[in-house]
Amino acid sequence: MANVLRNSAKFGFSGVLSQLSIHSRHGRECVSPCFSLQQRNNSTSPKIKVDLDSSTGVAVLRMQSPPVNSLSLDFLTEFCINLEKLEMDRSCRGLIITSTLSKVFSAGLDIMEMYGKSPERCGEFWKAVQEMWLKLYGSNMATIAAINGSSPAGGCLMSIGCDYRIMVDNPRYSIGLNETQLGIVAPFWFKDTLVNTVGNRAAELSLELGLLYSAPDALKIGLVDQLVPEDQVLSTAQDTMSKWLAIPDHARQIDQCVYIIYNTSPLPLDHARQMDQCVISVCIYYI
Ligand SMILES: CC/C=C\CC/C=C/CC(=O)SCCNC(=O)CCNC(=O)[C@H](O)C(C)(C)COP(=O)(O)OP(=O)(O)OC[C@H]1O[C@@H](n2cnc3c(N)ncnc32)[C@H](O)[C@@H]1OP(=O)(O)O
Repeated sequence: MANVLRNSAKFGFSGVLSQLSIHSRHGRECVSPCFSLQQRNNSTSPKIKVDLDSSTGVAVLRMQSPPVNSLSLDFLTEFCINLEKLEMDRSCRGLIITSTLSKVFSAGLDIMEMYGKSPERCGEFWKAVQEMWLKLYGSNMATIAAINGSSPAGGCLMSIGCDYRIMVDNPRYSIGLNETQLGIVAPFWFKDTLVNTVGNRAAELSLELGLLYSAPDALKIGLVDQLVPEDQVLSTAQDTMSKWLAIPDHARQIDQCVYIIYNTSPLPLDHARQMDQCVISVCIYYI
């Protein structure tokens, strides 16, 4: 029975993802042992450092792109490559995302990517933003954001793409989808992810007013799950992860799969993705 469940989790989950055209089909089940071994190496790329502890199965991904971990095309590409490697590594079951910078988790999309670029480049950039969310939200790993600084806009999206959020208890750090304050509008799938996290009314207020919440206020509306002192954010994330990993992967994944089917935005559907890309590319081009 356990095997049946486990297999239905593997194939059911990836089957659903493939139906939804999520491009990050992970297929842990077909990774060769040799490839898996190679992936156990920790990796450092210029903007991202990954440490995988193969005894716990938990990887810590540190964003290290000063000054503010802005999500440029290069950053997003590195991020997705690292996520894909971990996803393919059978020994990795949990992922913690954090920042090496003081005061900032991520400033969101790199504003320089949205200014004076060709339509082709804008399209490429937006595709990378979509990929980041699809890979994170559709991940087979348990994912925790250890938010050790401010996390506006795209930084907030990255956080709510994770299964659980722990934020440093500092009222000077803020988080939220503040796009309207910048005179732009959060795409529909940002909105859907926020609604899934904080509920309809809070999301509506939050998006229309472009609210940035201090850490304590973010906890009040459920935008983050827990606040901790600065020096405990990573250890708390590790402790919390061990609770998540105490749940059999197949059960958690089936549950997530059901959640995705009933609550996810239509972005994973190819036509919705293309439409979104078109609209945003044109918007960026005319900024
Ligand atoms: C048309 C498009 C339609 C739809 C797209 C909708 C989607 C949008 C999602 C987004 O993510 S848009 C980006 C929104 N991001 C923000 O609003 C964040 C703005 N930044 C901040 O609030 C702050 O910088 C901070 C709280 C993250 C950090 O504050 P602090 O530590 O005081 O640093 P500074 O403000 O002094 O910034 C240092 C340095 O970094 C540059 N920078 C800041 N944010 C970005 C960014 N998003 N992209 C690129 N660069 C950024 C800033 O200009 C400073 O550069 P200097 O050269 O002046 O040092």
